Amino acid sequence: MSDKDTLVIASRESALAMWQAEHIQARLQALYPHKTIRIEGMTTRGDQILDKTLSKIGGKGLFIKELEQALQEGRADLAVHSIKDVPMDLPAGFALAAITERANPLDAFVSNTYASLADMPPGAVVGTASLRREAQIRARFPQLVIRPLRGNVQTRLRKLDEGEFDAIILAAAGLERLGLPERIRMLLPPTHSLPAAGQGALGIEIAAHRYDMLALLNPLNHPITAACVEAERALARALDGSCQVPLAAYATAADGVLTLRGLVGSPDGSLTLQAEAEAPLAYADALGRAVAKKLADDGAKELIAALLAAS
Ligand SMILES: NCc1[nH]cc(CCC(=O)O)c1CC(=O)O
Repeated sequence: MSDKDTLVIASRESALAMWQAEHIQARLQALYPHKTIRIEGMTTRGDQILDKTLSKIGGKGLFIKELEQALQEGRADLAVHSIKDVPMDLPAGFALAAITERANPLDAFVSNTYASLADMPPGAVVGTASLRREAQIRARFPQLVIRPLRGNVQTRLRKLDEGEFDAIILAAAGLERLGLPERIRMLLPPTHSLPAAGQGALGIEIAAHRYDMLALLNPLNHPITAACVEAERALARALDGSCQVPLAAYATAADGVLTLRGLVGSPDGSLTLQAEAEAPLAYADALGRAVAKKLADDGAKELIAALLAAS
């Protein structure tokens, strides 16, 4: 049980999750110097099942359930997540209290041999377990071979270094947080690999009844990032964005206006649907639903239904 003078942060135990939890711990400590702030590391079901691709293990919820249990039982006050890994609909009784300022949102090309995807010869092997990345690479570079790659960031880099793959795709934010920016050979522009909803931002989850936490965590919320992520997640939610579907959503903000781009593809790269729209920051949720509607009207609903039926 935590008391008023102590805050407990629930986190997964991977190096990236721990970096993220420590980052939030440091920011909270600076805001509240008199509190004791502690991290409680825990292993999740998702961390244990390493032999299946993400789309086959039932999705994002598996990575946060144990953390939510700790919130519910009062063993922790807040949980820090890569918001990308958080399901679009939280289970009843939980809430997002803050979305932090986004770091690098882009995907990164990582290889010990090649400088870019365009550099790779036919038959060269790219590792990724993300259907979103796979679909976009296949659409542009059908001559490359995509093989599944799972595990935490260090494990994936080790598999690359051991020669299992000629290149892998990782989120730039993860590599930068782990102090490995030199592993990035090329940042993939959004036109080549549109990021996942929320990529590069952290979400702080609480038990919904903890109003005290809302006020305390509010200074960590970055309103512009929060609006971008809200639009991206509204798009993904409207299209039933589970890990079974190659789905990307990326919003940027300038002068109070959000621009949201969405993409749905077939995993084999044969079909890619894209849509884009703009709206004022205050209409993030409606913007997400509007871009989802455009994609749905262009055939995304049928594509997704077919993928879910086949999986
Ligand atoms: N799916 C795993 C995951 N969740 C968050 C990140 C990176 C950090 C982020 O996107 O915020 C990663 C690694 C990756 O996709 O390469």
